[in-house]
Amino acid sequence: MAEGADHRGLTSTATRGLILHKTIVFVGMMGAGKTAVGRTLAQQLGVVFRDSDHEIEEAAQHTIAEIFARDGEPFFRRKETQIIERLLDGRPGVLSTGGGAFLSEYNRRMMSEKGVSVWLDAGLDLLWERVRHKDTRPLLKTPDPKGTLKTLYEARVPVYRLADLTVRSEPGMSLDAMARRVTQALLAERPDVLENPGRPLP
Ligand SMILES: Nc1ncnc2c1ncn2[C@@H]1O[C@H](COP(=O)(O)OP(=O)(O)O)[C@@H](O)[C@H]1O
Ligand SMILES: O=C(O)C1=C[C@@H](OP(=O)(O)O)[C@@H](O)[C@H](O)C1
Ligand SMILES: [Mg+2]
Repeated sequence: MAEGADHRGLTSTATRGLILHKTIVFVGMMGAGKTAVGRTLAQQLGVVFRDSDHEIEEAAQHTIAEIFARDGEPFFRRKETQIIERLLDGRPGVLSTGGGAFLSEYNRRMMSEKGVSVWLDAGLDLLWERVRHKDTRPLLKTPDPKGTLKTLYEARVPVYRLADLTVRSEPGMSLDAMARRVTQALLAERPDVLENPGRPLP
């Protein structure tokens, strides 16, 4: 039997016996924990983890900040769409996207058709605490980064609400606990995406 295949020939069998049928795609604001929670969830489920920002940096051999400065945001967005499209064609796993990826209607459709979009919903104060000491996010290189984050937050939240699933991130919740919360939400609401073979589909 092929690695990762179960007795029904499905791929990406989880280490704890859960079966992932579609890629879990994290969306949401910068600092929400998409990269960190995504990596943790992939480890828990025993599936491949990918981060679109990381893949863009690898392909370009430049950091996100350098790509923004050198080639501009529209170039970055085109690369982002290409990378997400490619990654969604691979075997089911966990894909963390950058905070702006879900704003594109084309990306949103692709994510929901080929995967399941999960909004990591964190409040503005928590987001600011997490991003304020890092200078890796070019969109926050403004004279008033906290105000910029708030403006982005208010403009983007209505779009993030379009995600297939919302999981709330509370201050003080560990990465493990967050990842388990995502698993529970998927099992409860999207058994077509994450199946517990111990419990047959309704
Ligand atoms: N639940 C959490 N508990 C502790 N630290 C977290 C949690 N979620 C995110 N972080 C930390 O916050 C920072 C931003 O998280 P990151 O995963 O990079 O967010 P995003 O990819 O959504 O921008 C990182 O330093 C990360 O380790
Ligand atoms: O919100 C955004 O538009 C962006 C978020 C970043 O990713 P994270 O959300 O992982 O920080 C990165 O893609 C880029 O700096 C643009
Ligand atoms: Mg990230």
